[in-house]
Amino acid sequence: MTIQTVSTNKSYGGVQGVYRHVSQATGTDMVFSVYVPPHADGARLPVVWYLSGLTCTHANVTEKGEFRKACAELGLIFVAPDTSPRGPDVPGDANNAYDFGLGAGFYVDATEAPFARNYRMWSYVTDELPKLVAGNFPVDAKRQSVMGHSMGGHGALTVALRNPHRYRAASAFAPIVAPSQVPWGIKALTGYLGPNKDAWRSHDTVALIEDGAKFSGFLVDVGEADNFLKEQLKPELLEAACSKANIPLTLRRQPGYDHSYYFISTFIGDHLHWHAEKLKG
Ligand SMILES: N[C@@H](CCC(=O)N[C@@H](CSC=O)C(=O)NCC(=O)O)C(=O)O
Repeated sequence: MTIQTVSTNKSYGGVQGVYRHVSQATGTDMVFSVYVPPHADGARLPVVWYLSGLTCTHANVTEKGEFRKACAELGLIFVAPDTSPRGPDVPGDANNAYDFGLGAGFYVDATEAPFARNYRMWSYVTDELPKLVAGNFPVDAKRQSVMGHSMGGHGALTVALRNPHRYRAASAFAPIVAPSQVPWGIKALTGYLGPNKDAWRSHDTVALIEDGAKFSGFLVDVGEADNFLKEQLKPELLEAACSKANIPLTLRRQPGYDHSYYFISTFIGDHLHWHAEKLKG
Protein backbone atom coordinates (compact mmCIF):
# COMPACT_ATOMS: atom_id res chain seq x y z
CA MET A 1 0.00 0.00 0.00
CA THR A 2 1.84 3.05 -1.24
CA ILE A 3 1.00 6.67 -0.68
CA GLN A 4 2.04 9.71 -2.64
CA THR A 5 2.85 12.92 -0.79
CA VAL A 6 0.88 15.86 -2.14
CA SER A 7 2.27 18.44 0.29
CA THR A 8 3.95 18.82 3.67
CA ASN A 9 4.21 21.91 5.86
CA LYS A 10 5.85 22.34 9.23
CA SER A 11 3.37 23.55 11.84
CA TYR A 12 3.67 23.84 15.65
CA GLY A 13 6.87 21.78 15.42
CA GLY A 14 5.11 18.91 13.65
CA VAL A 15 4.21 18.17 10.04
CA GLN A 16 0.89 18.75 8.31
CA GLY A 17 0.76 16.49 5.29
CA VAL A 18 -1.67 15.78 2.48
CA TYR A 19 -1.44 12.39 0.77
CA ARG A 20 -2.98 10.54 -2.16
CA HIS A 21 -3.39 6.80 -2.74
CA VAL A 22 -5.27 4.34 -4.88
CA SER A 23 -8.12 2.97 -2.80
CA GLN A 24 -9.19 -0.65 -3.16
CA ALA A 25 -12.36 0.14 -1.21
CA THR A 26 -13.64 2.91 -3.48
CA GLY A 27 -11.86 1.99 -6.72
CA THR A 28 -10.64 5.60 -7.00
CA ASP A 29 -7.75 7.78 -5.93
CA MET A 30 -8.39 9.17 -2.45
CA VAL A 31 -6.76 12.15 -0.72
CA PHE A 32 -6.43 12.52 3.05
CA SER A 33 -4.51 14.69 5.49
CA VAL A 34 -2.42 13.71 8.51
CA TYR A 35 -0.95 15.99 11.16
CA VAL A 36 1.96 14.40 13.04
CA PRO A 37 2.96 16.39 16.13
CA PRO A 38 6.55 16.77 17.30
CA HIS A 39 7.65 13.53 18.95
CA ALA A 40 10.69 11.54 20.04
CA ASP A 41 12.31 9.20 17.49
CA GLY A 42 10.65 5.80 17.60
CA ALA A 43 7.62 6.99 19.59
CA ARG A 44 4.17 5.63 18.74
CA LEU A 45 1.40 8.19 19.12
CA PRO A 46 -2.36 8.06 19.66
CA VAL A 47 -4.49 8.95 16.64
CA VAL A 48 -7.70 10.97 16.39
CA TRP A 49 -9.85 10.41 13.31
CA TYR A 50 -11.90 13.39 12.12
CA LEU A 51 -14.83 12.69 9.81
CA SER A 52 -16.06 15.71 7.88
CA GLY A 53 -19.50 16.84 6.80
CA LEU A 54 -21.42 17.40 3.60
CA THR A 55 -19.54 19.20 0.80
CA CYS A 56 -16.18 18.70 2.51
CA THR A 57 -12.88 17.20 1.49
CA HIS A 58 -9.94 16.67 3.85
CA ALA A 59 -9.15 20.35 3.27
CA ASN A 60 -12.01 21.99 5.21
CA VAL A 61 -10.91 20.89 8.65
CA THR A 62 -7.23 20.93 7.71
CA GLU A 63 -7.41 24.60 6.73
CA LYS A 64 -10.12 25.89 9.09
CA GLY A 65 -10.25 23.45 12.02
CA GLU A 66 -7.47 25.02 14.14
CA PHE A 67 -6.60 21.66 15.70
CA ARG A 68 -2.82 21.66 15.31
CA LYS A 69 -1.82 23.66 18.41
CA ALA A 70 -3.74 21.30 20.69
CA CYS A 71 -2.53 18.20 18.82
CA ALA A 72 1.07 19.38 19.12
CA GLU A 73 0.70 20.03 22.86
CA LEU A 74 -1.12 16.76 23.49
CA GLY A 75 0.94 14.56 21.16
CA LEU A 76 -2.00 13.50 18.98
CA ILE A 77 -1.90 12.44 15.34
CA PHE A 78 -4.94 13.89 13.52
CA VAL A 79 -6.26 12.23 10.35
CA ALA A 80 -8.88 13.74 8.04
CA PRO A 81 -10.23 11.60 5.19
CA ASP A 82 -12.35 12.78 2.26
CA THR A 83 -16.14 12.36 2.48
CA SER A 84 -16.74 10.40 -0.74
CA PRO A 85 -15.03 8.84 -3.70
CA ARG A 86 -14.40 11.27 -6.55
CA GLY A 87 -13.47 11.09 -10.20
CA PRO A 88 -14.92 11.35 -13.70
CA ASP A 89 -16.50 7.87 -13.51
CA VAL A 90 -17.99 8.26 -10.02
CA PRO A 91 -21.76 8.84 -10.10
CA GLY A 92 -23.13 11.75 -8.10
CA ASP A 93 -26.51 13.23 -7.32
CA ALA A 94 -28.80 13.36 -10.36
CA ASN A 95 -29.41 17.07 -9.73
CA ASN A 96 -25.90 17.90 -8.50
CA ALA A 97 -27.32 18.54 -5.02
CA TYR A 98 -24.83 19.02 -2.19
CA ASP A 99 -26.40 16.43 0.12
CA PHE A 100 -25.93 13.21 -1.87
CA GLY A 101 -23.17 11.68 -3.97
CA LEU A 102 -19.91 13.58 -4.30
CA GLY A 103 -18.89 15.02 -0.94
CA ALA A 104 -21.73 13.17 0.75
CA GLY A 105 -20.78 9.51 1.18
CA PHE A 106 -22.48 9.27 4.59
CA TYR A 107 -19.92 6.69 5.81
CA VAL A 108 -21.83 3.68 4.47
CA ASP A 109 -21.03 0.90 2.01
CA ALA A 110 -23.68 1.43 -0.66
CA THR A 111 -25.61 -1.58 -1.86
CA GLU A 112 -27.66 0.21 -4.53
CA ALA A 113 -26.74 0.75 -8.18
CA PRO A 114 -25.00 2.78 -9.45
CA PHE A 115 -23.37 3.73 -6.13
CA ALA A 116 -22.34 0.31 -4.78
CA ARG A 117 -19.15 0.16 -6.83
CA ASN A 118 -17.46 3.27 -5.41
CA TYR A 119 -19.40 4.52 -2.39
CA ARG A 120 -17.78 2.30 0.23
CA MET A 121 -16.82 4.92 2.78
CA TRP A 122 -17.56 2.63 5.76
CA SER A 123 -14.93 0.15 4.61
CA TYR A 124 -12.64 3.01 3.69
CA VAL A 125 -12.63 4.79 7.06
CA THR A 126 -12.87 1.72 9.30
CA ASP A 127 -10.58 -0.67 7.45
CA GLU A 128 -8.52 0.46 4.49
CA LEU A 129 -7.39 3.89 5.66
CA PRO A 130 -6.54 2.80 9.24
CA LYS A 131 -4.26 0.08 7.83
CA LEU A 132 -2.67 2.53 5.41
CA VAL A 133 -2.09 5.13 8.13
CA ALA A 134 -0.72 2.53 10.55
CA GLY A 135 1.75 1.39 7.88
CA ASN A 136 3.02 4.87 7.04
CA PHE A 137 2.86 7.00 10.22
CA PRO A 138 4.03 6.52 13.83
CA VAL A 139 0.62 5.41 15.09
CA ASP A 140 -0.17 3.42 18.23
CA ALA A 141 -3.17 1.47 16.88
CA LYS A 142 -4.26 0.58 20.41
CA ARG A 143 -4.94 4.28 21.09
CA GLN A 144 -7.49 5.54 18.58
CA SER A 145 -10.47 7.85 18.90
CA VAL A 146 -12.92 9.45 16.51
CA MET A 147 -14.70 12.76 16.12
CA GLY A 148 -16.71 14.40 13.36
CA HIS A 149 -18.98 17.18 12.20
CA SER A 150 -22.59 16.95 11.03
CA MET A 151 -22.61 14.04 8.50
CA GLY A 152 -19.17 13.25 9.93
CA GLY A 153 -20.57 13.41 13.46
CA HIS A 154 -23.00 10.72 12.36
CA GLY A 155 -20.02 8.80 10.98
CA ALA A 156 -18.00 9.20 14.18
CA LEU A 157 -20.79 8.08 16.50
CA THR A 158 -21.74 5.08 14.35
CA VAL A 159 -18.18 3.81 13.85
CA ALA A 160 -17.62 4.13 17.62
CA LEU A 161 -20.85 2.32 18.54
CA ARG A 162 -20.02 -0.51 16.15
CA ASN A 163 -16.34 -0.71 17.19
CA PRO A 164 -16.35 0.15 20.90
CA HIS A 165 -13.13 -1.74 21.57
CA ARG A 166 -11.19 0.05 18.87
CA TYR A 167 -12.06 3.67 19.69
CA ARG A 168 -11.37 4.88 23.22
CA ALA A 169 -13.33 8.11 22.74
CA ALA A 170 -15.93 9.56 20.39
CA SER A 171 -17.20 13.11 20.10
CA ALA A 172 -19.09 15.22 17.62
CA PHE A 173 -19.92 18.74 16.52
CA ALA A 174 -23.53 19.18 15.39
CA PRO A 175 -23.99 15.50 14.48
CA ILE A 176 -26.87 14.02 12.49
CA VAL A 177 -27.90 11.57 15.22
CA ALA A 178 -30.90 9.91 13.61
CA PRO A 179 -30.45 9.89 9.83
CA SER A 180 -33.46 7.55 9.42
CA GLN A 181 -35.68 10.35 10.74
CA VAL A 182 -34.39 13.48 8.97
CA PRO A 183 -34.36 14.67 5.32
CA TRP A 184 -30.57 14.53 4.75
CA GLY A 185 -30.38 11.01 6.14
CA ILE A 186 -33.52 9.64 4.50
CA LYS A 187 -32.29 10.81 1.11
CA ALA A 188 -28.82 9.34 1.61
CA LEU A 189 -29.80 6.03 3.19
CA THR A 190 -32.51 5.42 0.56
CA GLY A 191 -30.08 6.20 -2.25
CA TYR A 192 -27.16 4.17 -0.92
CA LEU A 193 -28.88 1.32 0.97
CA GLY A 194 -32.32 1.11 -0.64
CA PRO A 195 -35.81 1.60 0.79
CA ASN A 196 -35.74 -1.19 3.41
CA LYS A 197 -35.34 0.75 6.65
CA ASP A 198 -34.09 -2.34 8.52
CA ALA A 199 -30.83 -1.95 6.58
CA TRP A 200 -30.50 1.63 7.84
CA ARG A 201 -30.41 0.82 11.55
CA SER A 202 -26.72 -0.08 11.66
CA HIS A 203 -25.97 3.39 10.24
CA ASP A 204 -28.17 5.37 12.62
CA THR A 205 -26.79 6.35 16.03
CA VAL A 206 -30.16 6.47 17.80
CA ALA A 207 -31.29 3.18 16.25
CA LEU A 208 -27.97 1.50 17.14
CA ILE A 209 -28.41 2.57 20.77
CA GLU A 210 -32.05 1.41 20.77
CA ASP A 211 -30.82 -1.93 19.41
CA GLY A 212 -28.33 -2.34 22.29
CA ALA A 213 -25.03 -0.86 21.07
CA LYS A 214 -22.93 0.58 23.91
CA PHE A 215 -20.11 3.09 24.24
CA SER A 216 -18.22 4.53 27.19
CA GLY A 217 -19.64 8.00 26.58
CA PHE A 218 -19.91 10.85 24.12
CA LEU A 219 -19.05 14.56 24.09
CA VAL A 220 -21.33 16.49 21.72
CA ASP A 221 -21.43 20.24 21.01
CA VAL A 222 -24.26 21.87 19.08
CA GLY A 223 -24.74 25.53 18.26
CA GLU A 224 -28.05 27.04 19.28
CA ALA A 225 -27.94 29.30 16.20
CA ASP A 226 -27.34 26.34 13.85
CA ASN A 227 -29.87 26.52 11.00
CA PHE A 228 -29.86 22.73 10.73
CA LEU A 229 -30.48 22.04 14.42
CA LYS A 230 -34.22 21.48 14.44
CA GLU A 231 -34.78 19.77 11.08
CA GLN A 232 -31.61 17.71 10.51
CA LEU A 233 -29.66 17.28 13.74
CA LYS A 234 -32.21 16.75 16.53
CA PRO A 235 -29.78 16.29 19.44
CA GLU A 236 -32.75 15.70 21.76
CA LEU A 237 -33.16 12.25 20.15
CA LEU A 238 -29.59 11.35 21.14
CA GLU A 239 -30.18 12.72 24.63
CA ALA A 240 -33.26 10.52 25.05
CA ALA A 241 -31.60 7.39 23.61
CA CYS A 242 -28.44 7.76 25.74
CA SER A 243 -30.48 8.45 28.86
CA LYS A 244 -32.61 5.33 28.34
CA ALA A 245 -29.54 3.17 27.58
CA ASN A 246 -27.40 4.63 30.39
CA ILE A 247 -24.72 5.83 27.99
CA PRO A 248 -22.95 8.90 29.44
CA LEU A 249 -23.53 11.92 27.20
CA THR A 250 -22.15 15.42 27.67
CA LEU A 251 -24.35 17.50 25.36
CA ARG A 252 -23.40 21.17 25.29
CA ARG A 253 -25.77 23.63 23.63
CA GLN A 254 -23.55 26.58 22.72
CA PRO A 255 -25.45 29.90 22.58
CA GLY A 256 -25.00 31.93 19.39
CA TYR A 257 -22.91 29.39 17.48
CA ASP A 258 -23.88 28.20 14.01
CA HIS A 259 -22.94 25.13 11.92
CA SER A 260 -19.68 26.50 10.54
CA TYR A 261 -16.00 25.97 11.13
CA TYR A 262 -16.04 29.11 13.31
CA PHE A 263 -18.07 26.95 15.73
CA ILE A 264 -15.92 23.83 15.30
CA SER A 265 -12.60 25.66 15.70
CA THR A 266 -13.86 27.31 18.90
CA PHE A 267 -14.48 23.98 20.64
CA ILE A 268 -12.10 21.54 18.94
CA GLY A 269 -9.47 22.20 21.61
CA ASP A 270 -11.92 21.06 24.31
CA HIS A 271 -12.65 17.91 22.33
CA LEU A 272 -8.98 17.11 21.78
CA HIS A 273 -8.21 17.52 25.51
CA TRP A 274 -11.13 15.19 26.29
CA HIS A 275 -9.84 12.65 23.75
CA ALA A 276 -6.26 12.94 25.04
CA GLU A 277 -7.37 12.03 28.59
CA LYS A 278 -8.95 8.84 27.28
CA LEU A 279 -6.00 8.04 25.02
CA LYS A 280 -3.40 8.18 27.81
CA GLY A 281 -1.18 5.17 28.55
N1 LIG B 1 -25.63 24.47 1.42
C1 LIG B 1 -24.51 24.49 2.27
C2 LIG B 1 -24.60 23.30 3.21
C3 LIG B 1 -23.39 22.52 3.36
C4 LIG B 1 -22.78 22.63 4.74
O1 LIG B 1 -23.15 23.42 5.59
N2 LIG B 1 -21.81 21.78 4.92
C5 LIG B 1 -21.17 21.69 6.21
C6 LIG B 1 -21.40 20.32 6.73
S1 LIG B 1 -23.15 20.02 6.80
C7 LIG B 1 -23.34 18.43 7.33
O2 LIG B 1 -22.76 17.50 7.05
C8 LIG B 1 -19.69 21.99 6.03
O3 LIG B 1 -18.89 21.59 6.83
N3 LIG B 1 -19.38 22.76 4.99
C9 LIG B 1 -18.02 23.07 4.64
C10 LIG B 1 -17.42 24.26 5.30
O4 LIG B 1 -16.19 24.46 5.11
O5 LIG B 1 -18.09 24.99 6.03
C11 LIG B 1 -23.25 24.57 1.46
O6 LIG B 1 -23.27 24.08 0.31
O7 LIG B 1 -22.24 25.11 1.93
